[in-house]
Amino acid sequence: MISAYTGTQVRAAEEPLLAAGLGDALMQRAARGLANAVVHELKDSGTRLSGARVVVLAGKGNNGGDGLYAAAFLASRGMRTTAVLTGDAAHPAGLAAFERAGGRVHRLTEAALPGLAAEAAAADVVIDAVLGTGAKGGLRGSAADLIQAITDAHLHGFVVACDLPSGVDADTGEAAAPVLPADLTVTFGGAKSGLLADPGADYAGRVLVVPIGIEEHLPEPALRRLEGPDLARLLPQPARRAQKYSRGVLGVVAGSEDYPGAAVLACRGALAAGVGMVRYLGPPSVADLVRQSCPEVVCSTGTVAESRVQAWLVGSGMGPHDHEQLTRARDAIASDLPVVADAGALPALPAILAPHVVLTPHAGELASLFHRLGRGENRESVEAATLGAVRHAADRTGATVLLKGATTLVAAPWGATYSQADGTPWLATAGSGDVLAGVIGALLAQAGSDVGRFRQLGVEPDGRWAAIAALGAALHGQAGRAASEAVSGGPITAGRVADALPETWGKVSMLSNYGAWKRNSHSQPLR
Ligand SMILES: NC(=O)C1=CN([C@@H]2O[C@H](COP(=O)(O)OP(=O)(O)OC[C@H]3O[C@@H](n4cnc5c(N)ncnc54)[C@H](O)[C@@H]3O)[C@@H](O)[C@H]2O)[C@@H](O)CC1
Ligand SMILES: [K+]
Repeated sequence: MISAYTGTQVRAAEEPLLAAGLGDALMQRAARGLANAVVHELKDSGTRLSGARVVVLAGKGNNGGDGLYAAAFLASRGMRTTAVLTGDAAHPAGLAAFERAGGRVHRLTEAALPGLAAEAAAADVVIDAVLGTGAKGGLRGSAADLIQAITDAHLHGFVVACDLPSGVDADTGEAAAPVLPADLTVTFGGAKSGLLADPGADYAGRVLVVPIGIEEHLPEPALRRLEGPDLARLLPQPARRAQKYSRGVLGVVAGSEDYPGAAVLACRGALAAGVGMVRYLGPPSVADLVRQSCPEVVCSTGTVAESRVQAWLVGSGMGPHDHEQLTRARDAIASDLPVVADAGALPALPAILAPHVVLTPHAGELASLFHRLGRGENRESVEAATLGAVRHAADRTGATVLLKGATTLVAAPWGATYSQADGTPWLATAGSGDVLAGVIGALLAQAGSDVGRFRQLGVEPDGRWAAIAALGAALHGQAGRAASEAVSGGPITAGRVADALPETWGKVSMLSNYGAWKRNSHSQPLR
């Protein structure tokens, strides 16, 4: 699991070490980690280290100090290093070390700006060390002009952000333009939550965490990302004596005369994600299509109350005039069973929900939800502050909220937040969200009642819904990537994503000894 923290949390974890007089040691560790990362990148790109051109953009705070110390290490390895001091001052010890190592120093002035921007654009590496966790707002004045000029130029080399790209909010990932997009962000002590949420993640590039010795002082993370072994441990596995009902039955209320395909794709996603059985409720014409495409699905035109299931999926491919389907959706949400509420169900929600209701809006749908709650938002404002938006939506509705995007965020009301970025941009295709809803519905049906299992994994009962939704987002993303890789990185359809799910599941579960043990002891005959 990747744990991410706010800037405030990381600074608080540094406090005991600063009080013990270890501030300089922390900075040296951070700078060495940054310099090592630059050396790796240069080697990977086939650039000779000796004579490589490095430009560090150094602000006046400790972030600039990290950058100057790192550039001093690089200068001592024979690189041609230039520091551009963007503020009216610079970290004194860092600057002295840089000068001792033979680095050239320029102060940023209006007159020097075009030349310095050109030098940065021509460099093999640009290190962005203008602002770190101590920043208040974005870049201003000539520092902003310089970053804008470099961003607009055709860069010869690559950009490494020191701790975080300057102008990105360490806590929220909100970006105050201009921000220089980094190829790599080397971040210290722990990932910053703003690097794992859009738009910050857009600017961060790859993220490398350098330990600096504060880790034992870090609190509960502000944001988590599930990785392979976590996913494997969370994946439900059938018991030896399982039967289809005990495996979990998912009720699907989706599709309409206008969008019948959404019902098919939701069912295909669910069937491919290990559920014991899918019951479909909806109009006869849609049910016919579901039967033809997925003969495994049991279809009826009945009511929610008549259907025995362990979880519901409602809303995919439903419009505001599908009254019968909307009645079923409301009944499912009013039941005490876990529900994934997607697309057309979102406008029909009661104001107050519970954590076992998982909402799956994209940014536009979340903006509409906020509108109904009396909060003026639009798609752009949600996209500019995804982490704040998803948390606010969860706290305000009481539901678990999954905000779909290049980075998918999941927030439990007043609880944990997850960030998953497992997919590929090819997943932005019609029907992909229906498959995702099917996957999450299937996981809710299989794992929703297994409170003990989540406790063992350190997840509190009310938080398990968010963990399940994050697991679903990760599986869906990885299946999308696998489907694209199967066509040499080419485009995919939603159906292909569903088709890739079982193998993705199998590969993920192989990552866990727990999974292997379960298979050996329960699913295979003893020899
Ligand atoms: N505290 C520590 O011991 C450590 C800190 N580290 C580094 O220190 C950074 C935090 O350092 P600081 O607290 O000095 O903060 P920053 O380096 O982010 O910069 C704060 C300085 O910039 C000014 N400033 C704030 N917002 C500005 C804006 N929008 N435009 C222009 N100037 C602005 C402030 O007046 C202050 O002087 C971390 O990101 C990390 O890189 C690391 O060296 C590890 C150890
Ligand atoms: K920075």
